[in-house]
Amino acid sequence: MASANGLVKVQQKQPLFSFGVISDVQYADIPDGRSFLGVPRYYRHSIQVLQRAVKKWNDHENLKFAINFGDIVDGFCPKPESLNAVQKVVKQFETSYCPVYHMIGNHCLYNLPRKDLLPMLKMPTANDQAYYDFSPTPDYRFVVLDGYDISAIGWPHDHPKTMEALKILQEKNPNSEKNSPAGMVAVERRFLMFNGAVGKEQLEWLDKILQVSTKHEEKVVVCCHMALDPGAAGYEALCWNYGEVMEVIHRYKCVKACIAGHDHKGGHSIDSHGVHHRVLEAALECPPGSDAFGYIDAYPDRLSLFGTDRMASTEMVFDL
Ligand SMILES: Nc1ccn([C@@H]2O[C@H](COP(=O)(O)OP(=O)(O)OC[C@H](O)CO)[C@@H](O)[C@H]2O)c(=O)n1
Repeated sequence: MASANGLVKVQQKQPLFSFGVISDVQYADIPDGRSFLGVPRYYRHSIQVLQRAVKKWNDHENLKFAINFGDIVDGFCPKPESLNAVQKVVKQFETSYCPVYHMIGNHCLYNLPRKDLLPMLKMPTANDQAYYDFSPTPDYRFVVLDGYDISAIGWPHDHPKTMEALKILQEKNPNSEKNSPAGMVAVERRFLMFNGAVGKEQLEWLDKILQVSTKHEEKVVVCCHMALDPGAAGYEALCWNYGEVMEVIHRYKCVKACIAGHDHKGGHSIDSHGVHHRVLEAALECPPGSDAFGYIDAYPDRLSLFGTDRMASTEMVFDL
C-alpha cells in the first residue's frame, strides 16, 4: 500500500497477540424463557456456547488470555442454586488453557454478593474492588472497569454505595419500579436499577492509569460490562456516568477501544475522538446449536475481532 510520502507501508500480518471474548452467558438450569421485552433466552444452552468458546480458544493455541464481559449466571437462577451455578460456569472457564479475566455484571450480583463473587472470579484486586488493569505486552494495556461500583445491587443494603445509588435512582427515575424506563427520554433511560456508575475513586485511578499509559506509549482497551457510548448500545444499557468516564478517557489519546456486553444485540460505534465502542452479542440469546463468542487479534494500528456465528466480526482501525 503506497503512502503519501511515496514509501510503501507494510501492513503487519502477525498480530502482537490475540485474546478470546465472550459476554452475557447468563447460565441457569431452568427452561428457556424470554427477556422483559420478549426476546428468547436459552438459559441451559448458554453454557454449551461457553464450552464451544473455550474449545475454539484452546484450538487456536495462541491466545494470550480471554475476557468474560460479565453476567455469568442469570438472575432467574433459583437462589439456593446460585453458588453451584457460578461454580459450574467458573469451572467451565477454567478449562481454558489461557488465563481468563472476568468483570462483574448485574446478573452476577443478583446471585451472589460481591464479597462472595470476587474471590470466585479470582480478580487481581484488593478488598471489594472489582476494577484492575493488566498489560499483556509492552504495547498494550487493558483496563477493566467496575460499572457496579455505585450500585443498588451487590453491596450490603446499608452500605454507603447502596445509599448513593438509591439516591441517584430516586432523583433520576420517576417510576416506582426502578428497573423500568417508562416515560424516560433518550439517554435519561439509563437510570435503571440494573445499571450503575463508576465511583469517584475509580475515576481518579483510571486517570492515573491513562496518564502512565500515555507516558509509556501504550494503547489502551477499556472493558466494562455496561456500554460507554450511546451510539453503540440502547440507552437502557449505558453506564449511569458514561459521560464522566468518557471525559477522563478523552483527556488522553491512548484509549483506542472500549468493549462491553450487557446490551445483548451488540453494537459498534466510533465516537467523536475516534475511540471504537464494541458491544458484544450475548451467549444467552443463541438458539440451540448457534454461538456468540470470538477472538481479537491486536496489531499496532488495529484490533480485528473474529466473531463466531451471531457475534459479528469487526475491524477496529485507529489513529496512532
Ligand atoms: N423494562 C424493564 C426491563 C427489565 N426489567 C427487569 O430488570 C431485570 C434485569 O433485566 P434483564 O433484561 O434481565 O437485564 P440484562 O442485564 O439481561 O439486560 C440488560 C438490558 O438488555 C440492557 O438494555 C429483570 O428482572 C427484568 O425483568 C424491568 O423490570 N423492566
